[in-house]
Order: sequence, then structure tokens, then C-alpha cells
Amino acid sequence: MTLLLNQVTKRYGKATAVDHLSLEIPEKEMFGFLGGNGAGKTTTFRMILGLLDRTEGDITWNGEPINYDKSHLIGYLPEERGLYPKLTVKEQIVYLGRLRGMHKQEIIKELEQWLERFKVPEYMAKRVEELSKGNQQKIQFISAVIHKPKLLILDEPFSGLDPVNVEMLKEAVIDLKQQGTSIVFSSHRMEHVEELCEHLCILHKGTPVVQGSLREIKSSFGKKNIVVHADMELAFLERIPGVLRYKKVAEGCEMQVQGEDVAQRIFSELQGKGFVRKFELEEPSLNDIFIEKVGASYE
Ligand SMILES: Nc1ncnc2c1ncn2[C@@H]1O[C@H](COP(=O)(O)OP(=O)(O)OP(=O)(O)O)[C@@H](O)[C@H]1O
Repeated sequence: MTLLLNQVTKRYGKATAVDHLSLEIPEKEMFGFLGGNGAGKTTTFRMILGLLDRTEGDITWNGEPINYDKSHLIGYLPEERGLYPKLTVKEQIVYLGRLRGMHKQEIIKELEQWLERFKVPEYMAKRVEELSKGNQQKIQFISAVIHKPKLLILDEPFSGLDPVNVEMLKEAVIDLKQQGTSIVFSSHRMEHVEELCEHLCILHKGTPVVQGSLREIKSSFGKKNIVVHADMELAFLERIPGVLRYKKVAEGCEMQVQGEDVAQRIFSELQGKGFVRKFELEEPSLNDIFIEKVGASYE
């Protein structure tokens, strides 16, 4: 059950929003789909969902074109949330579940389980407008998954949620993945993507600037981060060739360096100069990679 995008392109007049994009989103995986504002993420989602025609290219699910008559295949949590404020949660979800071909009793049973899981069973009879924004988001999430889709597209699923609710939703998403749902996940919060996604693509101006497994992307980036905590002045490290970024912090410093050989040199330079409480060599963060790749292609 792989979702394949092959040379998918969308032009609005002369402007190209998505440019020959090819992606493979494997089964039972959470795939991070990232990009700055206007990169083309929503346009891509809308083409996958069949809401927008492609200018060029193919999109297939398990080797076949997606059949939108069987919309129970896909669940979508759009970035711009939209529930009917005057309906109760039950009316809302039953309505959406019926649209996807479910029976009312089945919908109510599923809904009860989700509300229980999200620790809000009393919401069943509440009108959507009575709920806080974060709690409306839980309901919108339920509306995207009530029909147990095989492919789930989540556009910024955690925005506006408090940390407890972020964890609750994350766990739900991980469970869905383990049950075999393929999930495409877009977020501007890189730490969420690092935590949840095995593979990812960073889109810039409709074209991938980074694509592959998170582990390979990090190791092939080359640059590393170093954290030093020490009882001495460390500013001299900034002048070592290959130190790309230096930041003083309360207990020492944080640096970005060209590679492991520079890290080795720094380690040697510290010997005998004072007491080093911590020396840590880290992979770059996804945030570092995103800023460099998206920033560099602006130039
Ligand atoms: N209906 C439209 N007509 C013309 N241009 C459009 C239309 N919809 C989107 N675009 C353009 O296509 C490009 C991609 O937009 P898109 O909404 O897909 O980006 P995005 O990655 O989802 O951004 P964000 O993170 O800000 O939501 C942008 O330059 C946008 O202005």
C-alpha cells in the first residue's frame, strides 16, 4: 500500500506551485512533508486528495490511480480547521461518517471510543462552538480518522494544542501507524517530525531540496554540533578553522563544526586547559538542516 507521486506538477497560470515532484510514501510509515510558507505542501495534499487537478504527473496508491469514489481510503486533517459550530459533536461526526459510507451505529461506537481516549466523553452532546479551539481540534482529528482510512494526511496536527494534548494526539497517531495506516504529516515544528517520521521531504518552491530517511539525511549533512560545558573561558574555540557557528551558553558553549575531524581538534585543544564537565558530539538537528537547505536555495 504505497502512495507514489510521479513527476507531479501544478501550475497556476505561469506560476509553478509544485514542480515535477516524485515521492514514495511507504505503508505503515509516517512521512514528514515539510517546507516553508508557500512551498507547495497544501497544493500537493489537495492533488493527492483529488480536490485539485494536476497539470502533469501521476499519483497512485498501490500501483493504481486513487479511486475517489471510495473516499474511505483517505482521511484529511486540513490546516484550516472547519467544523459546523452549531452542530453537536455527535451530529457533526455522524454526518461526516455517513458521507464516508459508515452506518450510524458504527460511527457512534467509534466516536465513543475516541472521546473516551481523549478523556472528553462528555463532549458527545456539546455543540462544537462550546468547545475551546484545542478541543475542537481533537474533534476535527476524530472526523479525519473515524472511518479508519488507509492513508491519513495531517496538516499541522498539533498546532494550537497544549503539551498534554500534543502527547495525547501523538500517541493516537503512532497507534494508527502501527495498525497499518500510512500517514503524511506536515509541520513547521521540526522536533515533532524528528520524533515521529522515518522518511521525509523538504519542499522549497515546489521542488524537494532534501529527501530520504531522517538518519541518512542527518549523517550525510556532514556538519555536526558540539556542546561543551567547562570551567574556563572557551571563546578561543571560535577561531579554530572549521568552526562554523559559536554560541556562548550559561555552562559553556554550543558550536556547529564542519565535521568530525574539527570535533577531534577541538577535543585536543581542550586537553590540559581546564576542567571539562561535558563534551558532546551530536548529529545536526532537522532545524539546522531545514534552515540551511531552504535558506541556501533562497540565495
Ligand atoms: N488558487 C491559487 N491560485 C494561484 N496560486 C496559488 C493558489 N493556491 C496556491 N497558490 C500558490 O502556490 C504556491 C504554493 O502554495 P501552498 O498553499 O501549496 O503552500 P504551503 O506549502 O501549503 O504553504 P503554508 O505552509 O504557508 O500553508 C504559493 O506560491 C501560493 O501562492
